[in-house]
Amino acid sequence: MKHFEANFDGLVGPTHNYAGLSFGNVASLSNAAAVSNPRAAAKQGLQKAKALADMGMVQGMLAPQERPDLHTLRRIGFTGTDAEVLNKAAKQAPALLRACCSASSMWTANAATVSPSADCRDGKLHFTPANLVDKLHRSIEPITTGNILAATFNDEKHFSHHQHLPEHASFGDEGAANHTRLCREYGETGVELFVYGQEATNPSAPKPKKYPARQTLEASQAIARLHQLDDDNTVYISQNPDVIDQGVFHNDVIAVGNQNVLFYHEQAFLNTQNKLSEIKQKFGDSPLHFIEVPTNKVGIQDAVKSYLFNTQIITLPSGEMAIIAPTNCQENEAVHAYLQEVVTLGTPIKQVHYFDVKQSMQNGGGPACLRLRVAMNDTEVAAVNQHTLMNDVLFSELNNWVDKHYRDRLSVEDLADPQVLIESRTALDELTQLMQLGSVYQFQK
Ligand SMILES: NCCC[C@H](NC(=O)CCC(=O)O)C(=O)O
Repeated sequence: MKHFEANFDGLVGPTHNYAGLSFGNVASLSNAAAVSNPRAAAKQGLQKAKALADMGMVQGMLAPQERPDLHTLRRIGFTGTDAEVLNKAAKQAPALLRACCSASSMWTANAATVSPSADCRDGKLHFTPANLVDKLHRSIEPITTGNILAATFNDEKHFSHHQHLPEHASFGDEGAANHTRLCREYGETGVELFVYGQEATNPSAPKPKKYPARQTLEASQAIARLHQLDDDNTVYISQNPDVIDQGVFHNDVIAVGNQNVLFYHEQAFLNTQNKLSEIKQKFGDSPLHFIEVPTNKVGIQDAVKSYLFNTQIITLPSGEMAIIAPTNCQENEAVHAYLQEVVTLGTPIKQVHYFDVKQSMQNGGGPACLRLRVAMNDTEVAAVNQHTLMNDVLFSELNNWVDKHYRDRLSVEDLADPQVLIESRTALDELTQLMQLGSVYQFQK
């Protein structure tokens, strides 16, 4: 049996815009009200996904969500025709309308936490959609995310889909962005690392002062229980609250792991040495590479601006590892110098590839935010909805679809235009046919 780590990238939705919705996410706030280019955003994402497929990786796509979210607008009391609902919301509660129009589901690292079958007691691959309760615009994602995951990984024999955690701050859960898995071969049992920003039931535990900690320890523990993980293969790590206060709103802004490599900033965690020892002990005897980046080489501000750690570390079919980085890393002197050095350190990382994902970066989402990792064996890959897997045909179909339906200019004011709603629904309806997803959206039910 062969084993892979597949990446499922989020297709950028037709309403991609800059609304400044994410307090604590420096890029989102600083680009608030900028004009976006949904067509370019979607194409940048498709280019990256296709490039990885061309490198021999298993690559899939996850459909975006229905936005504007008329269902939520009606739920909070706006009535009338669709056009009237949009119009009233724009006048009476513009901030709520913006929240209901975000294309934030594109960052599929926040779609769910995924545990591969080798780690789970029942031998199934487990998915729990993230509840994303810390941000209104993201808290409306999990039900549709669950529908899309179930339509993509649509075989109960292999895939176990859980409901998202209870919608309360005690269970704040942001999905795979705060979760990493270390392993030898992808098919062997690994060590799952859960990184959290606060403990809901222990108010005296460290937590940030300025910005929110979006993930709780209690949420991470609940996921580990649901996924039937073994304590011997699970490590909980507290994020350093000081870096959350400097804009590290998810752990994947400061650390990333792949197989036997953990790449992280020296200030990423609390009790770093103890936690590294625990990882080593649980990982067992084979070689493990901890690549710690010191502050004197890359400061926190440079890491947050360039997204050095929001890179994907992938294992190529040759066995070598490559870093998939945003071009922003090339443009930052210290970070670029570090990436030139990292391939010489004698670790499995031998290559760096740069991709322009600026439309996403301006909202605080790098290459790693745009993908959900799913380690699978070949039987499981065969059980996936094959129309979601990237190849020449899907790439060209999706590019044509984007050209046909997406605008190349969208301002926050445009979101109230009923025409945007019509365009978005027409596009998504066609997409569900193209990817054979069935009826995953409210407007299709
Ligand atoms: N993993 C990256 C997630 C980025 C995402 N940004 C946003 O939602 C910004 C949307 C806006 O401001 O329009 C977030 O902060 O959760």
